[in-house]
Amino acid sequence: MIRSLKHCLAPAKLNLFLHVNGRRADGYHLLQTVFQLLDYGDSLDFDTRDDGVIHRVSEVSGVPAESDLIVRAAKLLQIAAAQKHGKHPLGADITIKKNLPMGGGLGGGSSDAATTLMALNHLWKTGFDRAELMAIGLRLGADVPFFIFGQNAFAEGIGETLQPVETADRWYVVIEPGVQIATSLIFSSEELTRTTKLVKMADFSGHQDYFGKNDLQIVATRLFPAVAAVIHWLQQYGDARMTGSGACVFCAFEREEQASKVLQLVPKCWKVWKAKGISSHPLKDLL
Ligand SMILES: C[C@@](CO)(OP(=O)(O)O)[C@H](O)COP(=O)(O)OP(=O)(O)OC[C@H]1O[C@@H](n2ccc(N)nc2=O)[C@H](O)[C@@H]1O
Ligand SMILES: Nc1ncnc2c1ncn2[C@@H]1O[C@H](COP(=O)(O)OP(=O)(O)O)[C@@H](O)[C@H]1O
Repeated sequence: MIRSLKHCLAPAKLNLFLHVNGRRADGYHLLQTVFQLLDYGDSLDFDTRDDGVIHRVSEVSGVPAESDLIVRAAKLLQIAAAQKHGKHPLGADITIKKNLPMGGGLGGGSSDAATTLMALNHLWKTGFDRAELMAIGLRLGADVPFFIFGQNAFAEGIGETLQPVETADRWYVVIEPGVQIATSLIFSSEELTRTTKLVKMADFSGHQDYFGKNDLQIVATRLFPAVAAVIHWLQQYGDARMTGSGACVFCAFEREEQASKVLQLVPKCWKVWKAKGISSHPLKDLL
């Protein structure tokens, strides 16, 4: 029996565009977005335990273990497995190397949760299929189902209605402005435009490099001048925009050398990295 899975990537995502089309009665917003997976992210190790305990081995600054999405994902899977099969005794030691900034709009916490659900479903042999695991993931956050879906996607609803989409091969420069943005702060703003007209997936596929906008960007840049400064700087080199509810800002390049050149020019006050877009999640075939 396999007891461990090591060096599992929890990839970052970018929102290549993000339109807010309305608001549901429960306050959640109706969106249209394209999610792009990157070859850069957090790294997680899983070792199963026989005593049912879920133990986060590493410290994550500012996130107590019981509220960590990794621990919450593992516990939710235990409960779902107990409902499906009767009592489920397995637990896990989970080690995480956090590379993604929190409140960065890169989906770090959601991706950690998705990787946890996929890895432990495999190790514990709990036997949930992709759709079942996505439904469990949605209880943890609107972005989690996308990572379990495992491929670049055109998303609607609150982000959980997904269709696979082909995206162009691109290298991305991602700059971290050094501020942490709470998603709920941006969505609750009075200034947020919630009336962008619906688009079709084919509209994106035709002109993807310059398609659409991020409706959350105006709100985030007003509240966080550091984000505005990064966008202003990176726009010298292309159509720089914010991902998700911020704070990170990205720009796409056709060739790696172009991205590397820009990387070297970025002012030292900002953390920056480059990543390649990937077409599928490295753990996709576990399901
Ligand atoms: C904006 C997006 C775009 O991909 O990503 P991030 O920038 O957070 O990574 C997502 O929609 C975020 O997904 P996620 O980060 O999982 O959000 P959740 O934890 O479910 O929700 C956080 C809060 O954001 C608001 N929220 C989230 C999603 C949505 N469609 N409408 C909302 O109004 C709600 O106020 C909710 O309480
Ligand atoms: N494993 C985790 N990694 C990151 N953040 C987590 C994790 N578990 C819980 N959180 C909480 O989720 C919040 C959002 O983090 P994250 O998903 O990285 O940002 P974003 O939604 O902007 O992409 C953090 O500020 C933190 O309080």
